[in-house]
Amino acid sequence: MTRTLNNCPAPAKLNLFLHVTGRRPDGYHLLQTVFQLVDFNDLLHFELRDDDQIRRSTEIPGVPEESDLIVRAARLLQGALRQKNSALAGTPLGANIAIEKNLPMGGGLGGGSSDAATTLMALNHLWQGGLSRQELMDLGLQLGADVPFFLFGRNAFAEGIGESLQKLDTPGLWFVIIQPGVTIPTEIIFSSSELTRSTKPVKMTDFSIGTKKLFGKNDLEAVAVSKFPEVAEAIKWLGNYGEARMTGSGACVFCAFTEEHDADKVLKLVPSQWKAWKAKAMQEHPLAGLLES
Ligand SMILES: C[C@](O)(CO)[C@H](O)COP(=O)(O)OP(=O)(O)OC[C@H]1O[C@@H](n2ccc(N)nc2=O)[C@H](O)[C@@H]1O
Ligand SMILES: Nc1ncnc2c1ncn2[C@@H]1O[C@H](COP(=O)(O)OP(=O)(O)OP(=O)(O)O)[C@@H](O)[C@H]1O
Repeated sequence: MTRTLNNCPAPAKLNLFLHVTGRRPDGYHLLQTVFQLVDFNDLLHFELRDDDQIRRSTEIPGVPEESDLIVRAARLLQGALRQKNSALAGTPLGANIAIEKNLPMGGGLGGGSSDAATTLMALNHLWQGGLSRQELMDLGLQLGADVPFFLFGRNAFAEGIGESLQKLDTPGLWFVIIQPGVTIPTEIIFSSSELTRSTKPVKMTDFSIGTKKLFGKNDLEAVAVSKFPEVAEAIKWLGNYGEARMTGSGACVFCAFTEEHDADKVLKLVPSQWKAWKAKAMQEHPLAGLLES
């Protein structure tokens, strides 16, 4: 029996566009977005324990163990398996989990959500839980609106609050991503009275590979720009080299390039007060093979 699963990537996502089309009675917003996986990631390491404890062996500054999405994902899966899979009665379902955190927090790159999805995939495998992709996606949605996408494992057109997903092929682009030096809590943007909540819904057939529409507007950007001048400044700077926009609820902004050397050139020019990275579009989650289709 496998006891460890090391070097499990938790990749970032970019929202190539993001429209807010309405609001549910519970306050959550209805969205339409294209999720793009990129090869910029956190790295998680898992080791089985001979008891039922979930232990985090690395600290994430500012994130106490109880609210860490990695620990919460592991506990959620443990509870679901105890309820569903009687074959596991008497088997310890514990793990030590270590993380190398590379993705900026509150960056709109979905880092915490991706960590949670990687945890669900890795522990379902190590604990031999046997949950299907759909079952893990249903569990993941309890942790956050972005989690199901990472479990879906492919680039996608998303609707609902982000959980209704259709596979979408996207171009093999290179991205320059800038962190403008602020952290933006998602709920500040969604709760703003300035937010436009009535963008007309589009159909998935309205856009296809390579069309401009794949890179439409992000409705959350105007709110973020008005509250955080740092975001406006980064969009303005990156906009000198292509179409720059914000991902998710910010703060990171990105620009797409067809050629890697163009991304390299721009990356070298990024002012030193900002952190910046180059990332390549991925078509599939690197752990997709752990789950059946
Ligand atoms: C902005 C996106 O990153 C786009 O991909 C996501 O919609 C946010 O996903 P997330 O970080 O997983 O969000 P959650 O942890 O579920 O929600 C954080 C907060 O954002 C608001 N929220 C989030 C998603 C959504 N569709 N509508 C919302 O209004 C809610 O106030 C919620 O309390
Ligand atoms: N493992 C984790 N990694 C990062 N953040 C975590 C984690 N667990 C809990 N959090 C909390 O979640 C918040 C959002 O973190 P995350 O990195 O997912 O933001 P984000 O990139 O803006 O996400 P999104 O695009 O989904 O809005 C953090 O500020 C932190 O308080």
